[in-house]
Formats: sequence, structure tokens, C-alpha cells
Amino acid sequence: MSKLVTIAVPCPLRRGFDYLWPDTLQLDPEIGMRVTIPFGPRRLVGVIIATNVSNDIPSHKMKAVLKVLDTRPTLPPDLVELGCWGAEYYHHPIGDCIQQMLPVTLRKAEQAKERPAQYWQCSDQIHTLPPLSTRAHKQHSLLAIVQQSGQLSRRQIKDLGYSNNILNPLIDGGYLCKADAPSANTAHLQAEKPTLNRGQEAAVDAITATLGRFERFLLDGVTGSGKTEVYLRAIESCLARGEQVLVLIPEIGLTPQTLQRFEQRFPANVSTLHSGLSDGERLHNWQKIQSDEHKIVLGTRSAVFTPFNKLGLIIVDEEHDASYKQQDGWRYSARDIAVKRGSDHHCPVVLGSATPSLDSLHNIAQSRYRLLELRERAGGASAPSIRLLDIRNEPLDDGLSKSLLDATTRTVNAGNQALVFLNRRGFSPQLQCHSCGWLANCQACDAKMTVHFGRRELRCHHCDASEPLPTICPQCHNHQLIYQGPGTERLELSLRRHFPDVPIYRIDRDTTSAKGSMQSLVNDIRTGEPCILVGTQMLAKGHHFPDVTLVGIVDIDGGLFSADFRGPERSGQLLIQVAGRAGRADKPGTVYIQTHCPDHPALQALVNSGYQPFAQQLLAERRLFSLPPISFSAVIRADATSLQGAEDFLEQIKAALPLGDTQWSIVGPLPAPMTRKAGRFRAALILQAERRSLLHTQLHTACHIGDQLNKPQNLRWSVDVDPIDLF
Ligand SMILES: Nc1ncnc2c1ncn2[C@@H]1O[C@H](COP(=O)(O)OP(=O)(O)OP(=O)(O)O)[C@@H](O)[C@H]1O
Ligand SMILES: [Zn+2]
Repeated sequence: MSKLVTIAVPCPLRRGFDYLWPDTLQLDPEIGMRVTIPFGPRRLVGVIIATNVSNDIPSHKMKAVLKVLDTRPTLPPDLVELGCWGAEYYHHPIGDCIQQMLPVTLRKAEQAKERPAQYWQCSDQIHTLPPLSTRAHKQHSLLAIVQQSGQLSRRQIKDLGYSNNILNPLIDGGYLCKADAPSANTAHLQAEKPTLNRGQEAAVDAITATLGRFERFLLDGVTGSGKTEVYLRAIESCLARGEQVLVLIPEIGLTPQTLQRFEQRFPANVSTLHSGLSDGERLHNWQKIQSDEHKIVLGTRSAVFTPFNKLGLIIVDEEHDASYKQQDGWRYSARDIAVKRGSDHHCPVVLGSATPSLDSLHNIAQSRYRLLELRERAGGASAPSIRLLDIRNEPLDDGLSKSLLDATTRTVNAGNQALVFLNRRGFSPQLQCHSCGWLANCQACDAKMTVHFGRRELRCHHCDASEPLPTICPQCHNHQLIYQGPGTERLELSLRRHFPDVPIYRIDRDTTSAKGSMQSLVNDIRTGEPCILVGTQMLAKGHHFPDVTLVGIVDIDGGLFSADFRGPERSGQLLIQVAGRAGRADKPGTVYIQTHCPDHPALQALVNSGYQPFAQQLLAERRLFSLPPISFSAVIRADATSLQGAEDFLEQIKAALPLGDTQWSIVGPLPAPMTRKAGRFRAALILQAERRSLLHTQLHTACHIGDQLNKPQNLRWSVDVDPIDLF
């Protein structure tokens, strides 16, 4: 009698498949091993999720596993279990969940090859060599970093913003030489550590006291309060117990400084996992952790699925950040899965933020999480002062008021740096003909095309379609085309005109898409020279620029009054995070906010009382209307080549679900506010329940019906549990 196993197969069906395990395989099946199996006409790589299975199918009707790809499980059993849990919780096909947990290289049948990195260190002859030119700033700073860190790989050097053009001359000139891979477990402490203040000490003590058991903390610390230092100390204690640490951050490329701080504090012990790595590098780092050679993972969303040998502490920095939620396919929240992993591994989980999500604040109110507060900035820095600039009837120059420009002048004249924030990239969000009123709309979306002046093109920020920038109106052939409103590109040009002698650095997706470019900009800014930074929310993310003393917020009105009930929460967080870049060191900071609605209560609350009371106010409103996080929600979305097609499909799902009552509501199908995107029409069904279990019961039915229904060709649909956007 042959054995049976259940395999997670990468296909869109919401279940595992049973296969025979032929004796010819000469190996016992284990959960987490990868196998090749026949699936319809194809051969696929799947993962064993259950052994010792029985079913009623006669064995001659069953297919057999063709090949085992591993001698021991690639995915440890705890991760397989997590994948099964995730598939159920998010109502997503198990095969896709399991596959997403594997590094890309391991999703294929070939034996995976990892690529060891080449390391560099300062050579012994460095002092006998001719000194580097004083103008080679970048080479000087790279040399200093290598000296501090001991050994660095080419990748780490690149991640820190130094291209081969900077590195290679140092190698060729004999300043750097090849090094052995740094040995692990020398976890200690090359960088200098500041003395903790009382708040930090209390937080570290509370966390370390719970090492070895499951506990959930919210580290609510104002911007610049030294949360990272708290993480670093807690990590030290965890390492001293011989355990490993998972640190999640929103986006690694944007915050190279964070990476640098971790590498300096724990040399040769940090594996990074993020989308910027090649498949081989990812696998290499994944295995370093699995084999316990590295103790710390610093990674973005998918790093939550790293296999650990002995996980002892989980940290989720900037826990409010939307990038923790995957927005297509398996729509998991890495923050929530991190908490689940903490419970599975019996270790503390620390969620940190200066602007905690309402979810976490609600968990505090419910005593599910423990609150750790840092109310003051670290190292003697003080909170910035915030001023509202009423720009009603003010003349604006490319969106900039005279008061903001004057403040910028004073800042750079005093030898400091200014940061100008606008969350809109491109030159202008709208191109219009002054003569006939023609507007440059996207052909495929219900949206305007954005003007990118430097590239002489119109681009849709929703579907990425582009066309050449017209010089005359395509409708009436008039030359009077006007650019309506500013984006960061326009602000940059405008600031260059106003400040011809001051370096201006623009930081947005358009200027930082090349690898290492963000770090290169950060390096320039960190020299401390007076300069002006202009950019999008990328500037808001955890940066520590000690010389920025002025932050100017060009336009925040849109978000605070948006229709989505999460709009004010997000805009409030963004505003406080951007404002938090001012005055983080010994020089005091000022924030100017341009607004057309200076009396708006939400804005007043934020400016006068800070984030906490603002957030508590929002939470009270959510309570009043029983909105998440008070209730539990999910969205079923559909898109098709006609709106009717998408709505009909959702209507049929709705018909199979019970009518709304006091504990449960179902709204829709509603067309998305931007109904047409990339040529497809989008609609949604919004489900909300008082209890999570009730929501899951209804979703279960909905998925069952959705899978069975006859769908028009081309219809796509998806389920989003705990959505962060309704549409
Ligand atoms: N106890 C301390 N004494 C002196 N300096 C400190 C102390 N703790 C942290 N710092 C310094 O204060 C600065 C801000 O700290 P950090 O970046 O950790 O703040 P943060 O809370 O993570 O900020 P944000 O939420 O705005 O990203 C850093 O330069 C850090 O080295
Ligand atoms: Zn478009």
C-alpha cells in the first residue's frame, strides 16, 4: 500500500492535492519538502503540506509524485503551518501562499545555487599609500565606513550608495583588499552606544523581561525619540540568549541609514531580505538565517516568512506603514503575520511608530497590547514648532507662498537645510488648453495624465501609459496649454530659480529608481552643507537629517478631507512624520503647513495637540459608526471589460449571502471611485461584521459561490481581508 501526501500546488484552486508517494523515491516524505508532480498536462513544483493522508479515491486513479527535490524540508514545518493558516485567514489559494513564502530560486525544479558574496576590507598598507585627493569625498567616506565596519561585501557597499566607480579605484589603488567573509557571532559592539534616557531604558527593560514568551508591545515614540536605539538594545539581549531576531521595515532602499546602523552595531550578523536583491543573494541570505549563521534579518514585507532556527524577538518598525499590506495576489499584512509568528514562536513582538495605526491604538484600548511610550526626543533635541500658513488669497509661485520662500531663505542663509514636501511627483498633475478647455486624460483610466516636463511626456500614474507632451492643443490647435498645479519636479525647478546658488535635491520615485541613488542623495545631504530637499512621502520615512531645521508642507488639504474613511488617518500620519524630520539634532526645527482650511478641526487638533489626541478622536468616530478596527471588514473586488460584467458577478455573490442585520452588513456592488483603470471596469462588495468568525463564515460562502459561478471571460476577482483601501 503506497503512502499518500497532500501537496500545495501553485494553481488558483483553494485546496491542496493528494498524490501517491511511490516506494521508488527511497525516502520518506516530510512536510516542507519540494517535489515535482504532474498537474494536468504540466509538471509543477509543489510543497508537501501533509503526510500520512488517507482519502477514498482508488489508488489507480491517483497520480504519483515524480521526484523529490530536497533531502530535508526546504520550508520548515512552522512555516508550512503558517502558510496554511494564511491561506485560510485570507481566503487565498494555499499553493500560491506556500509558493510566495519561498525565495524565487526555490520555486523552480533546478537545484538552487547560492552565490557567496565577495568581501572587502582596508588593506594593511593603507597608511603607506599616497593619500586620496581631498576632492574624492565619496571615496573618503566609503573608506571610513569600511574601516568602521571591518568587512563589507560589494552588495552592502552598493546598498550604502557607493557605485563601482567609487569602489573600484580604491581596490585598484590598493586601499581595499579582499577579505574572508566576516565570521558570525562576533555580534558585539563596534559602534558607540548612547546612554539611554529614562523612557528608553524603561522600554528596553519591559521588552527584555518578556524574552522567551509571547507578548505584544506598541512602542509609541514621537519622531526622533530614539526608537531604533530601543530596538538595538533589545536585540542585544536577545542575541545574548542565543536567539535570532526579525526586524521588519517598510522600504529598505529608502532608509539606508537604518541598515547602516544595524550593520555597525552587529557586524557580520545581519541578513537583509528585500526586493532589491538578486534571486541568488536572497537565497544566500535566507540560508544564512536558516543555518543560524546570521542572527538578524532586516527586511521588508516578505521577510516575515524567513525560516528561523530559534526566533526570539520580532520588531516591526513604522508599523502604521501601508507597505506592510500586500496589495495584490495574497493580500496579507506582514505586520499582522509578524504578531502571529510571535505567538507561534513564544517571543515578544514590538510594533513601533510615532504615528501608530488606529488598529494598534484600539488593541491598546482593549489591553491586548502593552504600551511603551517615548514622549520626548532623544539626545536633547526638542519637538519642532508647527505653524499653519493660511494661503487663501495669497499669491503662489508654483504653489509656494512668500512666507514659505522667506523662511527657506532664512534657513539656508543660517547655514541650515530646508525640506519642502509635496506628495505628488511629476511637473504638474494636469494639462489643460486655455482656449478650448481640453484636458489631457488617460485613454485607459478615469484619470488625468501627469506632465513630466524633463522627459517631455504625459504619463498616467495609474496604468503607466505615456505619450509625448503636446505643444499645441490636440483639439483646437491653440498654443496656450497650461499646467495646472505643481508636482515635485515643478517645485524643484521653481526652487532652482529662487535659489540659484543652493544645491537642490529632489527625492521621489523618479529620481531614486536607480539602485543606490537614494543612498547617494542621503550621503550628499548628510555632509551638512546648506541645501534644499524637495520630495514626496519618501522623505517622510524614518530619515534622520540632523541639519534640517525647516520643513515646508506645500499641500495637505486633499488627504485630510478624502472620502475614504482611512484618509484622515493616513494624512495625519504623513503630516506628523514629515514634520518630524525637522530639528532632530541640536538645532530647533520649524514646520510650516500651507493650507486653504486653517480652521479645519482635524488640522487644528494635529497642530495644537499632536498625533495622539487626533488619533483618539478618529478612533472615537470609528466606534460611533462601528467601522474597523472596531468591526471587521473584507472587500470582494471584481474587474471586467464592462462595469455591468463586474457588478453582475458581485451581485450573484451577494445574493448567496444573508441579508445584513445588526451584526453583519454588506454594501454594494459599488463602482470604484476611479471606475476604469487600465481599460478595466472595477466594482466592489464591502463586507463588515461585528465578530471576525462571522466575517470568515460569510467569506467562506462567498468564495465557494465565486469559484462555482460562470464568469464572463476576462473577469478577475479577489478577496481582501482587513483591507486598507475600500476600492
Ligand atoms: N539616548 C540617546 N542619547 C543621545 N542620542 C540618542 C539617544 N537615543 C537615540 N539617539 C539619537 O537620536 C537620533 C534619533 O533617533 P532614532 O532615529 O532612533 O529615532 P526614531 O524614534 O527612530 O525616529 P523616527 O520615528 O522619527 O524615525 C539618532 O541620531 C540617535 O542616534
Ligand atoms: Zn491610465
